[in-house]
Amino acid sequence: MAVTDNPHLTPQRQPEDIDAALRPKSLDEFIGQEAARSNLRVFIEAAKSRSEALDHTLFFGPPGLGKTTLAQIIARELGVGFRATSGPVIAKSGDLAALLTNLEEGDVLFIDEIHRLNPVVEEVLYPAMEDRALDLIIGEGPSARSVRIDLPQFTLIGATTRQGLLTTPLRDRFGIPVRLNFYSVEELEKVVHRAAKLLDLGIAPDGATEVARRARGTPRIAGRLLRRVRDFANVAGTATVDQKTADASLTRLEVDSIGLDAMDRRYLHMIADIYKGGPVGVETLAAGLSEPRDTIEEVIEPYLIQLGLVARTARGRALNDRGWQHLGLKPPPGKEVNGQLFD
Ligand SMILES: Nc1ncnc2c1ncn2[C@@H]1O[C@H](COP(=O)(O)OP(=O)(O)OP(=O)(O)O)[C@@H](O)[C@H]1O
Ligand SMILES: [Mg+2]
Repeated sequence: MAVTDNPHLTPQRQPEDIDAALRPKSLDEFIGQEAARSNLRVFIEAAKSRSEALDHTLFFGPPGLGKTTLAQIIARELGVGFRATSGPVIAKSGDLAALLTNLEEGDVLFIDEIHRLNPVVEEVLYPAMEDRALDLIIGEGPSARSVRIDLPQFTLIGATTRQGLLTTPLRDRFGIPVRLNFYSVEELEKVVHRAAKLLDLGIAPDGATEVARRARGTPRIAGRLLRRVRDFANVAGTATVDQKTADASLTRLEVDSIGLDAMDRRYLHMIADIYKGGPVGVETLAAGLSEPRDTIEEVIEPYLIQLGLVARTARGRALNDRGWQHLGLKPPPGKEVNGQLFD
C-alpha cells in the first residue's frame, strides 16, 4: 500500500480541502514572497542539474501563507513524488520508518506541524536527514541487534507555525530554512484577482482592493472572504463585485476596516477593558477567551503584532497606542503606553 493511502498518515485538514482549488501550481503562479521564491528557484535548478535531491527545507510562518502550497510546488518543479503527513499523526518510530522506507528516489516527504513530532520519532529522523539512513533495533532482549538501512535520496520539507518550538538539533538539520511573511495589499490584490478568475466571479479593481485590505495579510483569508463576497453578490444579483458590494459583505461578516474579525476584537477588548491595557499573561488571556494558548499565539497575535496594535513584553501582552486608537478608546490616565506615560 502506498504510504499516502494510509488514512492515519495522511490527515486531511478540512480547510486545506477548500483551499485546494485555489492553490497555485508553479513558482511562477505563486504570488509574493519574492525572496523565498527566487532563492528556491535557484536551489531547485541546482539540485536538478546535479541530479541530487533538494536539501531539506523548512517553511515557517503564520497559518495560511502558503507553506503547504510551496511544498507541493517544490515537488512538482523537481518532478518528484510528494508524500504528506503531519507531526501529531506519526505516533511511533515504526510509523516514520514505514514512511521513509516507502519513499522513492528523490521524493519529497512533507511533514506538516513538524514542531509536534513525538521526541522518540524525532530521534529517528536525525540519521534519516543527515545520512539518509535508518537505525532499527530488531528483536528484543539479549538477541536484539541494531541494523542500519540505507534510504533513497529524499527531501524532507517541514512546515511549522512555531519555529521557536522546534528543537535545535532538528532545526539545524534543515539546509534551507524559509520564513514566510504576511502579504502586502498589492500582493493580495493579485491573489484576489486570480482567485476570482478561478471562481468565475467578476470583480472590479476597487472590489479586489477592498477584499485585499481586509484579508489579514493572508492569502487563505483572501480566498475565504472572496467566496463569501461571491455569495452575497450572487444572492443580490450583482454581476461584478465593486468596492461597495465588497464592503457591505465584509461588514456583514464582521470583518472590520483593517481586516480584524470578531475574535481579534474580543482579544483586544479583553486586554483593554479587563486588564486596562495590560501587560497581561497569555495564559490569563487564553482562559478569559476560552481559546487554547496555541491559537492565541499562532493565529491571533502575529497579525496584531505586525500591525503594531499589541506588543509582547516580558511581563505579558500590552496594548500599544495604535491598539487603543483602533478600538476608539483612550488608555486610563497614568498608563504607560509604548513605554511612555500617558496623560
Ligand atoms: N502566494 C500565493 N498565491 C496565491 N494563493 C496562495 C498563495 N499562498 C497561499 N495561497 C492560497 O492560500 C491557501 C492556503 O495556503 P496553504 O495551505 O499553503 O497555507 P499554509 O501556510 O500551509 O497554512 P497552514 O499553516 O494552516 O497549514 C491556499 O488555498 C492557497 O491556494
Ligand atoms: Mg498547511
